[in-house]
Amino acid sequence: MTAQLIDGNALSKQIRADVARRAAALGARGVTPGLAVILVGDNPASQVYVRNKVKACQDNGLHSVLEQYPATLSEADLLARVQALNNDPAIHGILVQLPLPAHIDAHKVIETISPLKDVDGFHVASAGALMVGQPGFKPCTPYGCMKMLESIGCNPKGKHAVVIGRSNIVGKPMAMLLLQASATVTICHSATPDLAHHTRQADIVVAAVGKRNVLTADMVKPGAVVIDVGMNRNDEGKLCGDVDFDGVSKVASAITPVPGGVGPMTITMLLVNTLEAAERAAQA
Ligand SMILES: Nc1nc2c(c(=O)[nH]1)N[C@@H](CN(C=O)c1ccc(C(=O)N[C@@H](CCC(=O)O)C(=O)O)cc1)CN2
Ligand SMILES: [Mg+2]
Repeated sequence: MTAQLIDGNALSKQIRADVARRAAALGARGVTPGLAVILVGDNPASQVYVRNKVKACQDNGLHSVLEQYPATLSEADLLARVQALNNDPAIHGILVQLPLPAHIDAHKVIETISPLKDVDGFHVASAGALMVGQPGFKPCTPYGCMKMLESIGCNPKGKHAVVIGRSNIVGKPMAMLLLQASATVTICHSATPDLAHHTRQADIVVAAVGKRNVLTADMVKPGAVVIDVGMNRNDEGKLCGDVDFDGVSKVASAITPVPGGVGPMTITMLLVNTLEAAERAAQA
């Protein structure tokens, strides 16, 4: 059996076209959705991601502002910039690219972003809203994973979903979204004694650990849907996920590739959240 490929680039293209249509409709009412992206330091990967976010805005009719600061920026100065953007009516979404330099408390920075502009969905208020099913922004990566499931007609209701990883930005919100969609959810992590015991029972597996070959073919139930959130480098320096793609794609019914899977969807859902922030602001 060869699994169906869930193409994040193709799905992104469809969703971004819809974002562009809705942005144009808002524009006709005099509102251009605006995203502020803050990058502190010179992490090369972060530089690529923020550039891609700005370009995605440009390509789809969103206004964006990129603020780049040296790694020596003080926490107080960063907090002041976030506050200024909270008060800027042309900006509907604010994101601070992670990771931040060690001298800056990322929690403090995220908690300073207005929940109304928290398009990354990382604020405690956004996490709480997700937990209790209230309106709020969903973190982009797990939101994108849910869209990928939907794109292949995989409804989590009544299914057993296993999430590997318990980070605040992927594992935990992913589990909440699957639970909200009426899946039975198991969260596994580094202290789970027999990971394969859990993954073998799963109809849906989401791997979000950041370690190669966390999920191999022998750990997957035939026909399961596998979503790979990992981004790692193999021995040849090639980008790969957490899943042994070649092996698992012979067992699973559907699988996301790395690259070209969850990654592009993360940026796409950022556009969706920014557009929604602007739509809400226009209604208010
Ligand atoms: N403030 C935030 N910081 C970080 C987030 C985030 O959502 N908000 N997530 C990651 C980085 N990230 C976005 O910021 C991100 C990572 C990877 C991709 C992506 O498209 N990956 C490509 C491959 C890219 C490559 O070749 O290196 C893919 O998977 O196809 C998009 C966004 C941490 N920080
Ligand atoms: Mg984790």
